[in-house]
Amino acid sequence: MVGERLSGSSTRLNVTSPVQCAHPTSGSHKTSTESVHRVLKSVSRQSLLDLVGCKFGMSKSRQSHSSYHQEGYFSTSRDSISTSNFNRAANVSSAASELDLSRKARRKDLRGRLKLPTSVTLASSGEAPLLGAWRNTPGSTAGTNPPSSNHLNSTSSCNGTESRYGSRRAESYSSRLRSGSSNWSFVFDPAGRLCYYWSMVVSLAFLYNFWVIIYRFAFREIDANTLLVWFCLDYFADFLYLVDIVFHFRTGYLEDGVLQTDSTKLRNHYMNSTTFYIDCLCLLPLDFLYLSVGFNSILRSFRLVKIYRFWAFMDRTERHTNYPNLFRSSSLIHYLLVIFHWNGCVFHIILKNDGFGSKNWVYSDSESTDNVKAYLQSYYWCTLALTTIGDLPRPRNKSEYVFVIFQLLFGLLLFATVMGHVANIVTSVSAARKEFQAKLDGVKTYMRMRRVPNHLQVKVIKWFDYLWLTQKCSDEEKAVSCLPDKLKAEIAINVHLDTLKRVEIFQNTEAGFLCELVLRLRPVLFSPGDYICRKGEVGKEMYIVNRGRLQVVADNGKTVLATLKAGSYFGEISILNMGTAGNRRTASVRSVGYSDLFVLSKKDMWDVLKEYPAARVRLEAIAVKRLEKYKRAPLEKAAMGRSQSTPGLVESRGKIALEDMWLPATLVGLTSAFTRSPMSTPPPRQTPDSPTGSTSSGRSHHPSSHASHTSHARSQGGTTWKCDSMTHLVSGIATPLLDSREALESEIKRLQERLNTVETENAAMSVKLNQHQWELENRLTEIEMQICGSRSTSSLEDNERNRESFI
Ligand SMILES: Nc1ncnc2c1ncn2[C@@H]1O[C@@H]2COP(=O)(O)O[C@H]2[C@H]1O
Repeated sequence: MVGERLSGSSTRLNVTSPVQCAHPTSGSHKTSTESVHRVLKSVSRQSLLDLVGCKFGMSKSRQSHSSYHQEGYFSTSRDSISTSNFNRAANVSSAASELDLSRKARRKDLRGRLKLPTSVTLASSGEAPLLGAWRNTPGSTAGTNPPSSNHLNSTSSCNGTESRYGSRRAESYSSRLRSGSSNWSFVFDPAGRLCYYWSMVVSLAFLYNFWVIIYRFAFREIDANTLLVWFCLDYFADFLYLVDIVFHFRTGYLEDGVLQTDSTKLRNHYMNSTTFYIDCLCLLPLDFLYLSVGFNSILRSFRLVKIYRFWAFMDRTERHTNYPNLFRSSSLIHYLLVIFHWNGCVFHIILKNDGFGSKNWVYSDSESTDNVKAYLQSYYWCTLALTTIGDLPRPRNKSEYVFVIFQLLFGLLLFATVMGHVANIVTSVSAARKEFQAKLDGVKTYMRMRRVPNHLQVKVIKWFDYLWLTQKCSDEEKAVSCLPDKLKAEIAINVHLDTLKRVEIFQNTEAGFLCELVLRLRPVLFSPGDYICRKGEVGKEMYIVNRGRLQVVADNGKTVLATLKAGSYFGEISILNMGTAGNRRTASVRSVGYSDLFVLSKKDMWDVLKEYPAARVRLEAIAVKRLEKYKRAPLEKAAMGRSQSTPGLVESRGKIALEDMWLPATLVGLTSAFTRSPMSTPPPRQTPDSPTGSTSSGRSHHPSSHASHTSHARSQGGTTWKCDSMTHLVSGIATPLLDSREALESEIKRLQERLNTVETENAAMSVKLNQHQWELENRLTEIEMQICGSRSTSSLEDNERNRESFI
C-alpha cells in the first residue's frame, strides 16, 4: 500500500471489486453482461444494506424492528453480522450499547428458558454458541424423524441463521408440557464456543494420559501408596472420554452447508463415522487385566489414540487466537518437553532392563529408589542428547554406541525442526516491518538514482514515518484479498463506518447510498502543505476527511475560506458541475498536517447518485450553500479568464470539458494514441506549482489518467481547445513552398498522414459530441427532477445542519 500510495495508484480499501458500470453517457450501449453484473451487485448489496441500516439506525431498521418484535424473532447468530446487527439495532438506538444489551437480553432469555423451557429452536453458530441449539421435537420419539430435520429450513428466516421464538409455539409447548409429551434435546454447534471449550477439557484429559502413562510404566510409579490418587485421576479422565462420546452424539454437523440438529441423524452420522470407533477404542477397558497382570500403565495406552482431539483443539486455537506466534512458541516448547519426557522414560526403561549390558553406564546410582531423581537424571541425559549439546557419558560397548548415535541423529533432526519453527515465528513477527522497510528502501534507491531534490526526499521519508507511526504500513488490501467480496465489503463498511457516520450527507440518507459509496472509497494520505486540489483544475474526485485538518484557500493561497476536519467532505462542486466554472475546482484545498482522506471518483459518485437522486439533491443543496459563501470571495474572477492559481489554465465558463466525459475503453486507447502521435509536440514542461505537480505527492490518481494528460497538454497549450494533430495540420499548411520534388513528395506524404489522423480524430470527436449531448440531456432531466424534489421536500432546512465548514 505504501508503494501504491506513493506511486499514485493507491488501491481501493473497500476491496470489493468495483462494478464498472457504464457511464451515463454510454447508457445506450450497456451490454447484457453489465445488466447481469448489476443484478448480482444489487443482490449482494441488499444484505449489506441491513448492516449499514442498523449501524446508522436508519428508518428501514426501525420499521423492521417493529415487525420483528411483533413476530417475536430472536437472533443468535454471528454468521450473519447483518442480521444480528439488524436486530440489535432494533432493540436499542445506540450502536455501542446494542451489543451489550443484546447479549444481556440473550442471557436473560436463555436463563428464562432454562427455568421454564418454551418451544424454542435456537440455532447457535458463533455469537452465542454456548447455547448450542435447543431443539424441541414435539411429539416425536428419539427414533422418529421430525418433519424437517433442518433447523434452518424449519425455523429460520432471511439467511437461515435466525430462529423463531414463536408465541404460538410457546403456548403449544405448555400444553404439551402438561401432557408430558415433550421431548427436549440439546444440540451443540460444532463451530460454537461450547464445543471449543469441551474439546479443551478432553485435550487436558488426553494430556494427562500422554504424560502419565509412559512415566508410570517406566518408573513403576503406581503402588499401594499412590494407588488411590492415580486411580481417581485415571478414571476421571476416562469419565471425560465417555462424556465426549455422549457429546459427539449431540453435536450437530453440516450437511450441504446446513447445520443438522435432528437427533436421529446426529446419532447415525456419528455412529457411521470413524471417530466413533476411535472414541470407543480409546476407552478399551484393558484395565481389567490389572486383575491378572497387576498394575501396568501401558494397558491404558489406547487412551492416547485420543490425540486426534488434541490436534483438532490446537488447530482451532491457532486459527482463533489473536496471538498466534505466542501460541506457536508455547506449543513448540510443549512438544519439545513431551519428546524429552518420552525419550527420558524410554531411556530409563532400557537402563532398567539391564541397559546395554551394564546398568551403570550413565549414572552410577541409577539403581536409586527415588523415582523423581531417576526421572530427572534420564530427562537430563535426553536433553543433552537431543539438543546435541553433547557432554554425554562415553558409550562403552557397541549397543551403547548405536544407541547414542541414534539419539544424536534424532536430536539433530529435532534441532533442525525446532530451528525452522522458531525462524518461522520470528519471520512472521517481523514480516510487517521487513515489508515496510523493503518498500522504503526501494523508494530511497529510486529517489537517489533519479536525483530527486533533497527536500522532496525528506518529505517522502517523513511520509513513511507517519505511515509507520500510525500503523498504516500494512497492505490492507493484500491482507483481506483472500476473502470473498461479500466479507470484504462487510469489513470495509465496518472499518469506514465511524468516519462516514460523521459525514452530514450520509446521516439522513438511505442505507443503500452509503453502502454503495463505502464500497468505492480509496484511502489516501497527504503530507503537510500538500494541495489536494487546486482551483481551476478539472474535478475528477471528491474527498471525505477521515483524519486531519484541511483548509479551503482563496486564490492567493493565504486567505482561508474554510477549515475542514474529520467528517467533512469537499470536491463535490466540480464533480457535480455546480460551479460557475463547470467541472473546474472552485477553490484550492490544502492539507494542514497529515491528512487521511477517502477518495471517491467522479464516475463512482455519478454511478451512485444516479440510483439515489434524493442524495444528489441534498449534496447539491449543500454545494449551493458553499457556492453562496464563496461568492463573497472573489469567485467571479475564477469564472473568467485565466486562473490565477493555475498559470496558463483557462476556465471553461460552465462548460463541461469533453475529455472529462467517460469514454469507452476503445476510444480511450484511440484518443490517447492521438496525444502520443509522432506529430504532436511534446507537452510543455510543467511549472513547479502546476496543479498536478503539487497534488500528486502521496496520492492516487484517477484511472483515467489519460484525461488528465490531455487536459494538461491542452491547458498548457493556449487559449483554444485544439487537438495537437489539428494544430500541426494548420501549422503544416503555413509551411513555406518547397522547391525540390523529394521535399514535395515527403510533404504530400506527411499531409496525407495528417489527414488520416484528423479523420480518425473527427470520428472520435463525433462520438464524444454524441456523448456530450446525451449527458446534457440527462443532466437536464436530473435538474427537473431536482426542482420537483426540492419543491416537495424542505431539504434545504436539513442542509442547514451541514456545518463542517467554519470560516
Ligand atoms: N466555503 C466553503 N466551505 C467549505 N468547502 C468549500 C467552500 N468553498 C469550496 N469548498 C470546497 O472546496 C472544493 C474545491 O473543489 P470543488 O469546487 O470541486 O468543491 C469545493 C468544495 O467542496
